[in-house]
Amino acid sequence: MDDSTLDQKHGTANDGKTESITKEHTEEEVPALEVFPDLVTTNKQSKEDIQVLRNMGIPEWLLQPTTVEPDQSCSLNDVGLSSSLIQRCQDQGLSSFFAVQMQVIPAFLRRKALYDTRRAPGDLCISAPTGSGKTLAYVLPIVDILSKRIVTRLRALVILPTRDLVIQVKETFDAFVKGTDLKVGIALGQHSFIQEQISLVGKSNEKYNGGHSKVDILIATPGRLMDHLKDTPNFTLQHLRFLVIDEADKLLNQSYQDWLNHILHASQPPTSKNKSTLDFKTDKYSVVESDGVAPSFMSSCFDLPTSDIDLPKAPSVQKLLFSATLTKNPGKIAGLHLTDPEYISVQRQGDDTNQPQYTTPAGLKEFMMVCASDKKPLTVIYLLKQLNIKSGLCFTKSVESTRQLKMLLNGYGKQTGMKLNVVEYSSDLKSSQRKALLQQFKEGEIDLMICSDLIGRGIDMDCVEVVISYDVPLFMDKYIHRVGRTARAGREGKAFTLVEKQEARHFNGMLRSAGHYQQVKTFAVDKEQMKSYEEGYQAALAELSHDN
Ligand SMILES: Nc1ncnc2c1ncn2[C@@H]1O[C@H](COP(=O)(O)OP(=O)(O)OP(=O)(O)O)[C@@H](O)[C@H]1O
Repeated sequence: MDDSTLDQKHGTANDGKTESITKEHTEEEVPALEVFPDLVTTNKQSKEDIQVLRNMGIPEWLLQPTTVEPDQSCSLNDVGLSSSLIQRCQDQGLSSFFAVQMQVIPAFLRRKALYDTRRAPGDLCISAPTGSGKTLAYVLPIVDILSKRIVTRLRALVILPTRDLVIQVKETFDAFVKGTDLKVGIALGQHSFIQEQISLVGKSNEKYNGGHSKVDILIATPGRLMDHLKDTPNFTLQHLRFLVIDEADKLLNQSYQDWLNHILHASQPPTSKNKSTLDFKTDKYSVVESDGVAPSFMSSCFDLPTSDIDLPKAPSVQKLLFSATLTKNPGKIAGLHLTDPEYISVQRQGDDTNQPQYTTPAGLKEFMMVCASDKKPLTVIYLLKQLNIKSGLCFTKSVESTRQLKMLLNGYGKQTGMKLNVVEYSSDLKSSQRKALLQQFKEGEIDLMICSDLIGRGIDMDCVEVVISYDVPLFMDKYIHRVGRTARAGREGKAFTLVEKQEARHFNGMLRSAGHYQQVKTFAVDKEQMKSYEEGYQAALAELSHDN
């Protein structure tokens, strides 16, 4: 992509908003926002802001994060991982750890919780920019700690909001468990329920108090996990040591079947004693065999002489929350029942009062383009041609909007002889089709993938050079996650938001309230160039209306 075109012709990289926009929206005109920017913040705030947040009931530990600068890094040897895992990291091409990993991995290992069930491990909430490496910040310590286990039990559970993310995180775990005995499973409804049950607990009809597990680490969507908790015999969370909630703010907004309470409940010993009628199993010499009941569940399963056995008192599950836009909603945080939590935030430091609330990747350049509704497809054509986009993601608000744009762009390609591979990525596609599309996109075969917010979060593709928000995102967290599909892992990238005139006020107000207004430059269009694409566009439009 030709950067010089962007910077010279449009002169937008460093010179602030263009006149037409700033003039339109003075401070007085900024409308009230529909978002709660105070509750979804990642950066340092003024003393007054902090007092307001405190008054709103936000806990002190959330107001006082351990902060780390995004551009910090450290050597692979500096975080306390075992030498075999460091070797694995090197084999995977890592040469250093990013800021979030540098801070989180030692904190995680310090709270090593595999065998110490008498001390509350302490929970961690982590906020770090998109593409900053949050996944490895939990994958590596979990693999390191669990690789010392002897018996397979379900000890780590990772919850993610979409199937695509479950598959992506599974691939990351698979790459790092190589060389260990650890087994990684998924529950996402990709296969039949019975197949999934067999893969998680096997086929045994016998009921064990301690349950049974064929996997050490399970990555799941909340819905499918609930199904297993309800209907899979021997599926238990009693051995759980790590509960990771990735994309935490998104998940905590989903109350599907009250999934969070069910998980928390299933991982804690019941308070009312529900003694088992099962006897202990004995071997052929009549020696008692344990069926693997977790220590903290012992007294709720069996009548034990408690004076002889020192049972653990502290909760043993360590909760780990990750997001680029971590919620500070006191109600949501309270619902997690966190123990001795620590908040780690990767954020840029600076003058308190003028600090943006969101830290975006350093290599990301953000632009907005004001255009009329009927000129939006033409504007996308303009960007494709002017910037020679070879690997772009374009977010729309609806399936209809996606279809229409795809047909128009393909029609334009046909009319003008421009080679253009535009595809649609939506939840209507089968999972195998979506996987194939993502693969093609990663291999550089697709110029523009038009999609819904299904892949607006978490999806990691290093090839994305440009993100276009065809329809304006209404909420700041959605904006941050969309633009964060590019400029990942220290790369460069550009994000364009197409804004209709009547939407500009809301969009600017949203950016301003989030302290992000200065980062988004106005991208002025070269009108002559735009005109030159008009003929082909009109022909594509005519053909489309003729076909319909
Ligand atoms: N230490 C490292 N060295 C090089 N690349 C890394 C390192 N850590 C992570 N990466 C790469 O950075 C990319 C982004 O990582 P990841 O997907 O974990 O980001 P994230 O912080 O979870 O982003 P999002 O908030 O968008 O989900 C991945 O391709 C990952 O392989």
